[in-house]
Amino acid sequence: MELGLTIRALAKGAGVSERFLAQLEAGEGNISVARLEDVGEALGTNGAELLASASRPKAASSCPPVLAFVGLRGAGKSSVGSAVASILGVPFVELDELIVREAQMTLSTLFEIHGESYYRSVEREVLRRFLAREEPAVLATGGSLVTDPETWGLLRSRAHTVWLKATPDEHWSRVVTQGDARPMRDRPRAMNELKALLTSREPLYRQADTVVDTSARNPDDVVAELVGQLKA
Ligand SMILES: Nc1ncnc2c1ncn2[C@@H]1O[C@H](COP(=O)(O)OP(=O)(O)O)[C@@H](O)[C@H]1O
Ligand SMILES: O=C(O)C1=C[C@@H](OP(=O)(O)O)[C@@H](O)[C@H](O)C1
Ligand SMILES: [Mg+2]
Repeated sequence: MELGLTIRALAKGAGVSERFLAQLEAGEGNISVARLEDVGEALGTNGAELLASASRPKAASSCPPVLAFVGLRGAGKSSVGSAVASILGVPFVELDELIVREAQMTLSTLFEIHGESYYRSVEREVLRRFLAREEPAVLATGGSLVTDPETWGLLRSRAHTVWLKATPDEHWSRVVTQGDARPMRDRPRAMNELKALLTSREPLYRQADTVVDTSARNPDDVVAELVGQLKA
């Protein structure tokens, strides 16, 4: 129920004290049937409906079981994602690994033989199946998922999406530190390409439910901030 009422306004409307409401909210107080009716009325409902909604599990759509990380290579989708999953006690899944399993070939072979459009169709189908299970998990997606409107729409409608944001320099240095030599092949052009990629994808990444700026931060801080936000 989202009426935007403050505790003070609700207390006034229901004729009870703010302290009493705070105790109730914390599960510490006991409420009489008459008082329940008063609080229900102040909330624009009634006592019976208030009781029913308190014991009803949250609608699946208001609390998606899958937390999905998006962002450019080096954002921290794999490292932050797996740490968050272990703290939350849910499985951690790499979407690219599901794609490799489904296609029965490595990603580079898949791109080489079948091209990007085939990758996109396998990605969409595997994601659809994964989300249909409706089981709690943390998912690290491929950096380019957001470029497919249907797949990105599907993910946003069924998961809580998190963009791990960083500067081009940080993406670059993190990937190089990881020992991925690819960006080094043609240095000046590669850096420009990375900047252009981030600029073109930023409006899409920005559509995520949560945006976490990872710039100049320690990955542990990012993990702690996210877990704190999710538990709040
Ligand atoms: N603030 C930060 N947030 C996330 N990762 C960071 C941060 N600072 C440094 N890193 C490092 O950057 C790398 C991110 O790589 P990874 O998790 O594989 O990214 P992705 O899966 O998005 O490509 C890791 O080695 C991580 O330790
Ligand atoms: O950014 C990209 O264009 C891609 C990033 C890769 O994922 P990571 O971001 O997990 O490396 C992978 O999905 C694919 O090779 C395309
Ligand atoms: Mg990764």
